[in-house]
Amino acid sequence: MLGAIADDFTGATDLAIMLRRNGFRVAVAIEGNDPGESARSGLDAVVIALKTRTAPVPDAVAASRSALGRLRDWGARQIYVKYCSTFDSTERGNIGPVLDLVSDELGARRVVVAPAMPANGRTVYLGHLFVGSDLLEHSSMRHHPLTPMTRSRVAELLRPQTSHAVAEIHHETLRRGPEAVRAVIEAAPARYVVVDAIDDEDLRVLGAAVADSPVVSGGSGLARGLPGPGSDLDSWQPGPDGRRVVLCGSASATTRRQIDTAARTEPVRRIDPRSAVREPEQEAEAITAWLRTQPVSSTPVVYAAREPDDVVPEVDGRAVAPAIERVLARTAQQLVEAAEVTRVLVAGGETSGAVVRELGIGVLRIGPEIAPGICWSSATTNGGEIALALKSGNFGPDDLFTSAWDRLA
Ligand SMILES: Nc1ncnc2c1ncn2[C@@H]1O[C@H](COP(=O)(O)OP(=O)(O)O)[C@@H](O)[C@H]1O
Ligand SMILES: O=C(O)[C@@H](O)C(=O)COP(=O)(O)O
Repeated sequence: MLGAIADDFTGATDLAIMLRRNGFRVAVAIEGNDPGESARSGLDAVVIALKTRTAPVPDAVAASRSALGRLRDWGARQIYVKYCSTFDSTERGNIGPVLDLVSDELGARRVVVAPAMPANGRTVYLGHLFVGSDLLEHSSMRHHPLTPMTRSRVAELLRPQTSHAVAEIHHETLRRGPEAVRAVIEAAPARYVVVDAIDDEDLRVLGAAVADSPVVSGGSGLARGLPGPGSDLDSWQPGPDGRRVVLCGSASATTRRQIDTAARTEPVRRIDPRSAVREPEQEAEAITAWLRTQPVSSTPVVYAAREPDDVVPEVDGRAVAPAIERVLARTAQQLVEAAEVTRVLVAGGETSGAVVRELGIGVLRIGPEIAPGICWSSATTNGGEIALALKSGNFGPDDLFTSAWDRLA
């Protein structure tokens, strides 16, 4: 079995759908939950979803240590450390500290570092991470509220986070095939080896080169190159038909375009940051009441930022971000527990963590791909079965909020 530790929930489903595409039967276990022995016996991979990307370093390391222990108990023979394709982290971590932990525990002398996800425009060339045609430091990630990325060379981003050496393997080596890449990784004078990848062919070469490594790390793109067992995939059920809702805590440019596009045909409502901080429960009640008045056939969209200026860091000296997460999580819980909504699309990694926790979900069963890195999953909640899609802030086409549902038909 392949075992993976993902540092956020959208990242976990991003990796899971990539693995499923490659013929892995895969489920996502939320934090400390266990899919159960009989379910696990039918799986080729388990991804444990953690909410550690922006956690204090000791908390992220402790949660990852415990996840690693579970994966090993469940028989994982290879561990995949999944982080963001834009290497979201700070000078302190948490990518380096988690890699140090996992490689120390498994005695891994070399670990490949491969954030590239070409399907969504994240490529690595000569050690530099690009988002589309821009270096990472010139992309919108430069202004990320929690993990602003102001450098683009992956080795320079990782070095301050670890005491181990970091080397690079450039594109010319990849073009020489898996054997050459494996040999150069083995000979590298460093524990961590950042590898270029500009397209899926590079990822196939890299995947073949590291197929037997005890620890690999990257975005979900690396999984594109890992040969799956080609198992017969389980038939997936989306759960009972019902009303839909889109909950957006993401303030990213892509999500804001998706809100604009949906607003042309669907009802939309903004969360008031002041009410969210002062009276989160009341704000959730007000939004739930509004949602109940919308046409049953519509796809209401609740959002927190449609313009960059909508982002308000603090109200009354208190942080707005967790308050918005709370409002969206409570809104989801009220609608799902009353079985009024059975299809939920959440935009944003942190937001997805808050919503999934509030719904009491233990395991996500992976369903069809909606777009690169985004899929439907099904889950048992306190209110019954739902279909759930967790969307990374920067993923998906502009019409995602109206088109995603077609894959459930
Ligand atoms: N108007 C706003 N003011 C302040 N914080 C906001 C606002 N809108 C959203 N946020 C917060 O921004 C964060 C977005 O993070 P996340 O959900 O991971 O989205 P993404 O995947 O785009 O990074 C969340 O914590 C959310 O609560
Ligand atoms: O690798 C990726 O880009 C995604 O899987 C991911 O982790 C995105 O994070 P958020 O944008 O914070 O959802």
